This record gives sequence, C-alpha cells and structure tokens, in this order.
Amino acid sequence: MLDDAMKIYMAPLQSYTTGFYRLAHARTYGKMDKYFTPFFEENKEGTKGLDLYPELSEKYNKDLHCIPQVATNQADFLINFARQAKEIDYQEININMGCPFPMLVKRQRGGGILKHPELIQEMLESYFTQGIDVKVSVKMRMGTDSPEQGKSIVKILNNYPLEELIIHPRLVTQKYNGQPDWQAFGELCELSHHKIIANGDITSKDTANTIIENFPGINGIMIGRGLLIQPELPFAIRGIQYDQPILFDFHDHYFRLILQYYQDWNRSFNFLQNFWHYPLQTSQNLKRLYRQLKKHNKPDSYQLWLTTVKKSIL
Ligand SMILES: Cc1cc2nc3c(=O)[nH]c(=O)nc-3n(C[C@H](O)[C@H](O)[C@H](O)COP(=O)(O)O)c2cc1C
Repeated sequence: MLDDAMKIYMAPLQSYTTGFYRLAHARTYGKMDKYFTPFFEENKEGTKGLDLYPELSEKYNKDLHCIPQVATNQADFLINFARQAKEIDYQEININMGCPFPMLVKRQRGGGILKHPELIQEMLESYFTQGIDVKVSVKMRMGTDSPEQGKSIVKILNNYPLEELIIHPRLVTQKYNGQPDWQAFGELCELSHHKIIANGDITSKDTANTIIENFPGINGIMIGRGLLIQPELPFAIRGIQYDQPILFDFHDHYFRLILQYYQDWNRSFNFLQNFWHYPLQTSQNLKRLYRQLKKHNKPDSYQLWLTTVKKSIL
C-alpha cells in the first residue's frame, strides 16, 4: 500500500482536465491531493479578471486543492496573476516551464523559458522581493533542447523558496515522443533543494511503484494521460478498488456539469469528444468507436453511440 505521505496529483492538460473534468472526477472517484489548471497566458488573460474564468470559479473548485497555472516570463504578469488568484482564495500558483507548443516556446515561455535562465532569475527575484503572500511552485521539463539547461535552471530555482518542483524528464524538443529520461530525473533530484514531484508516462500501478522505489526521496507523483485513459488509476495506485467500473458515472457527472454551464449542445459536444479521446485509444475496436463519435453529434445519436461504447467496455 502506498504511504499516505506520497502525494498523487492530477496533471494539467489543456482542453482535457478542465474544471468540469476535475470536479466530476473528484465526485466520482474521490479527491486527489492536488489539481493544476491548464496554463493561463498573458495578453489573453491580462485583460480579464481571473475571477471571471469558470476554470477558477469556486463552483468547480470548492473543496479541491487546485493550483492555477501560468505560462509567463514577465515578473509583472506573474505578480498580478498571483494577486488576482489570492483575491479569489488561491494560496499557490504554478509556473509552466515545460509546454512545447511552438507559439509559446518561440516567445520564451513554457518550455522555451528553460533556455533563458536570466529570464527565470529576473522574474523570481522580482516576485520574491515583493513579499507576495502566494506560494509558487514550478513544473518543468529537463531542458528546451539539452539536459544541461535543466541543471542550470534547478540551480537557479534553489535560490528561491518554491513550494515544490514538478519534473517531467523530457526535453521540449521531444514533445511527447521517446521515453522520459529517469536517469536525468535522478540527477536533477540530487541537485535540487526542493520537494520533488515526478511526472511522465505513469500509466499503471507498476510504473508508479517503480518510480517511487527508484526515487524514495520524492514527495509525490503527477499523472496526466494515464489518468485520462484510466480515470481510476490514482486510486488503484493507493490500493483502492471499485466494485464496478464507474467510468459511465464519471461521464454522467461531467456531461451534466457541461450542459448546465453552456446550455448549448454544440459547445458541450466538443468537451464530450475530449472526454472520450483517451479512454477510447486502448484497442483497435475502441479507436474505431472514437472515430465514429464525430458523426454522432446530435443528442439522440450521441446516446445511441454511448450505448455501443458501454457494451464494448463493460
Ligand atoms: C494535450 C496536452 C495538453 C497539456 N497541457 C498542459 C498544460 O496546460 N500545462 C502543463 O503544465 N502541462 C500540460 N501538458 C503536459 C502534462 O501536464 C504532462 O506533463 C505530460 O503529459 C506528461 O505527463 P503524462 O505522461 O502523465 O501525461 C499537456 C499535455 C498534453 C498531452
């Protein structure tokens, strides 16, 4: 049985782990230790108060330990983001230093910032000298295009009182290809003075246990795609079993939350497609069902499609 002190977090995945998803997941399976929102970016969000985003509204995050994430290299934006988050009762924010989206990387944000230690240092120096009462954690890859970059960044991060450091040991240039480099992860852990959370390709209880056994000093693990494929995975890792598959209860919670919010079938349907994307990738038959989904884009037809999925999964 996994030690309770070992934390399990839900990773942020833009368009997938939305507020609706996180809340429906918690109501169905139980609460995870922490949730991270997909990243907010400056320019778009700078013009609108954070309290206006359903992603952050109390309705979808009440009683969940949720951390708003930001992708920036600007101290002013970071400070403003933290202050706005505090106003709506968030105590911690997370900085994205890993996203491989080319538009972000080109602008030295997300995974692109790892090549610019000077920007990280300036931003954190300014943040921490202002004494803002909002904790900061960082989620990073092991470099933009070289693992040496991750090492220099970890040394810089050591100068600041971060809440924790989440490491996904891939380079930004790898996107999601190849394997995470767990040896490089170990080296970064040794260099870091912070609490470490391991992230990347945790898709089963066995992978989780191997990482925890190989790196006993870490504080937790973060799961993204493994959870989207198998939403019960974080609880299976803790040894919790459900009497019956409850994927469809999860779906029903999620479906209700979306329809209530949008009151519009077409917009809701996009979210439903995202919900089914990962669970229906595990066999040729399920992939074929997923491809058929886009033709079932009307409420009655969707219900018929769902019946076929139920028969294939249960
Ligand atoms: C479609 C997609 C969207 C993602 N969006 C974010 C994001 O908004 N913020 C972030 O920090 N990471 C994001 N990630 C990265 C994941 O949080 C995670 O670090 C990565 O998928 C590796 O973990 P996993 O193998 O458990 O999924 C995204 C990944 C994918 C595939």
